[in-house]
Amino acid sequence: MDEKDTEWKEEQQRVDQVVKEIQSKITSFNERAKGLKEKVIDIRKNFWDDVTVNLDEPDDIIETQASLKQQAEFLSERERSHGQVSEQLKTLERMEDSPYFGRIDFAEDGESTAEPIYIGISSLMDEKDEEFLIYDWRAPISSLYYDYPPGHAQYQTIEGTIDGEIELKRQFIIRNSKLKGLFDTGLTIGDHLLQTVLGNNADTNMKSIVATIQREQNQIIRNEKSDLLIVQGVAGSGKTSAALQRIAYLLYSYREVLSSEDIILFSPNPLFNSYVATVLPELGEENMKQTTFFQYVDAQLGRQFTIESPFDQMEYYLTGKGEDYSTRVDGISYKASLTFKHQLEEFVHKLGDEGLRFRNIKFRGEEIISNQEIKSYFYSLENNIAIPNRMESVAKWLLNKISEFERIEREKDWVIEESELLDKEDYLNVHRQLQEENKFSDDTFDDFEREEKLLRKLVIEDRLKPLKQKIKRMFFVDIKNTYIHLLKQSYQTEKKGADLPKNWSAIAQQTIENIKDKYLTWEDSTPYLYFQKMLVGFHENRSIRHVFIDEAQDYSPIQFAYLKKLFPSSRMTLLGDINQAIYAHALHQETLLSDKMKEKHERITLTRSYRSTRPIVEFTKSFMPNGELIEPFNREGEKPVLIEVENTDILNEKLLQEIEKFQSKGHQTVAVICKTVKESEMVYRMLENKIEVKLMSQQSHTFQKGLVVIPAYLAKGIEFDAVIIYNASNTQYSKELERNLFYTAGTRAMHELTMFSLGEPTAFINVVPRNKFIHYKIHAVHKGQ
Ligand SMILES: Nc1ncnc2c1ncn2[C@@H]1O[C@H](COP(=O)(O)OP(=O)(O)OP(=O)(O)O)[C@@H](O)[C@H]1O
Repeated sequence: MDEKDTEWKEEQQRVDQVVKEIQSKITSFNERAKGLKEKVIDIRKNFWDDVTVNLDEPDDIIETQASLKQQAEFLSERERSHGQVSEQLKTLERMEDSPYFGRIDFAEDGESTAEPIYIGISSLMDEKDEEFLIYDWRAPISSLYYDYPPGHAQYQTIEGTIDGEIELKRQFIIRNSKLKGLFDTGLTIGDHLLQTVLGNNADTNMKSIVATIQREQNQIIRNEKSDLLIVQGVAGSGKTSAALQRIAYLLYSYREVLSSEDIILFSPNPLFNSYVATVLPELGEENMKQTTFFQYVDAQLGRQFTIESPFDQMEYYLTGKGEDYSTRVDGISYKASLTFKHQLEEFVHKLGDEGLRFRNIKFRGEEIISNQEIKSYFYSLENNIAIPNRMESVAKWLLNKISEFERIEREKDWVIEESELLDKEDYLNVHRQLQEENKFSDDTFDDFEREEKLLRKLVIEDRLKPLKQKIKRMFFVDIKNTYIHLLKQSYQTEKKGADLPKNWSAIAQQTIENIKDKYLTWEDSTPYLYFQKMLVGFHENRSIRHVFIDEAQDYSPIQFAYLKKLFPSSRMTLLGDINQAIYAHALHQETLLSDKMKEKHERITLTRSYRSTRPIVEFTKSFMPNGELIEPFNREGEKPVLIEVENTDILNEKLLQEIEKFQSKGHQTVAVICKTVKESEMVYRMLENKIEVKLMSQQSHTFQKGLVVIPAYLAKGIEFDAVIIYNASNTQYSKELERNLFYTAGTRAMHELTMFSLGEPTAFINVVPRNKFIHYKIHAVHKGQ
């Protein structure tokens, strides 16, 4: 038996021993879970038996409440414990399958022997709870595994830096409790394991990368000091993966003070939400909050306006035509800018003295407080008080006026008429109330009067409730007309040579028309929201401690400024890729990832691409500016293929053959990526009767294995075994942003990339060296070709 065999045998023996320990823990946890479950059922069943209920005297009521509260707390404490034990059980079951993935033998300075440290998804103690059989990958000592090759190394603990020597660094593949692979690694970690992991089929859910985190990714994951961390990473460099592992790391390191509820991830689309949903649960953590910026904006403004989605804006940008088109495109760019934000701020400043519009307050169709009255009150307040604070005072003043109004209105006839429409429940309440009071009265006439009084009070309170709520939500400020006023006024400013685009009056008029139609374009939504919040207050969210923004290149400066206002005390991690900026506002604006970002930040750059094979990366990087900085991970595969065809019939015929070829090769996720929804729908209709296929739209929330047709901008962040770009012709991809769109589409491919071109291929491909792809021209297709 050679040395390798002995090592293998010894490691398998250790795996067996650890798995045995895990199994015994699973048994005892199962018993605990069972015990807790029985206890929970028992408490629920006999909830009232253990509560002392006595409502005779006020003291008894208080005692009853206390007893109830105690019992409820007891129950929820048991439920919580049961939940925790069930979670731990799930982790243990995962560990039974694959207990760990790494080992380092580390000799601390001053120690003569090295201690083997085994690293897995969670820590495991031995039977006596004395020794670590496995260290959690997030434990301070585990950072050695990711950061250093064998040799001198150090890691940080709360007590300080620990120095020492890594004598061995080993990686394992363990499945079904059996050792399947064992590699001792030198300078670079993970090549063997990475090859294996990356060579697998793409999944419809993202996987965790804990076993093969690379050093530069680890810097993102374990970053402790930055309030604003910016990650510029090329396509497939593991930005999203690093973000999710970072969340898992934070939840582990700050588990006493941080929960998944305190973290929010802004993701590019709903499909992406489901794509990443399993990563944290797989690591034994709960998912963070997740939303898209559009969902957020729509929740804020959706009741007053129809909000255009960013995808519809993109579709417009890619397909729109005519005179209005260039006006709008200029508007998109300007409205994304900080210049526009300053313009809005300046205007709001002026509104402190004059110009605000208010709404009449109406009740049952009649005006009860006029907008002029509100305006006069607002401007009678000290103008050095911030506008939102003055609005608060106006709201209080209005509520007082409503109370006065309520007292008078109560006596009117309609009130008693409406009381007849009250629910039975309301009547019962009135009677109960009367009975309570009746203890002190035996005058029945008086009772009748008092009943009427109570009924009147009830009716008027009920009818005024929505109005009062609206006042509290400051609906009395006419934001819409104030905004329109701003836009109108700005034409005059234009004459004074303000910092506005040349065709501003056309842009502003287009905007006014939309707003009057209760429609907000995507580029107008955030500025409008920002403007609204400057008037009524931002209601900052201080409970969120960490904000993650994925695909950050797609956020405009004004959108980011808004998010900063919203989460003023949160730490932020922005991840994105300048080369994948595909929104029209990115044309003339700095993206969030720009070097010129003024705010204090730390920047980490990822240049290595892991998703695609080397030939695919070599191809896609060739047509990007600064593409030479993109390094492929060394995984071999077929060269990308460009198939130039003369007409749609040939294209469609050949497309089907290509799909079938990929499927017969065992590729489980194959995507036909189109430029727009329009094109996707057309391709889908052509395919649907011939092969099983799904169309992905902005409404899609999950995707399954198989064949999908998808517009490029919805495929962001996602990957497929094989990608077919439906029409990579020069008519489709020629503008600057279309380069990024084309790059985004191509970089979704893990193993194979085919591009069709109807006529002349995009000029972007012209610059790619001929040896980096295979080029066919097809004039006719014969079945079976
Ligand atoms: N260290 C790693 N070990 C194993 N797989 C990795 C590693 N880093 C990245 N990957 C894999 O590479 C692929 C791309 O990762 P990810 O989606 O996180 O990249 P990204 O930078 O967000 O990409 P994009 O910007 O193109 O959407 C995924 O399949 C991911 O699992």
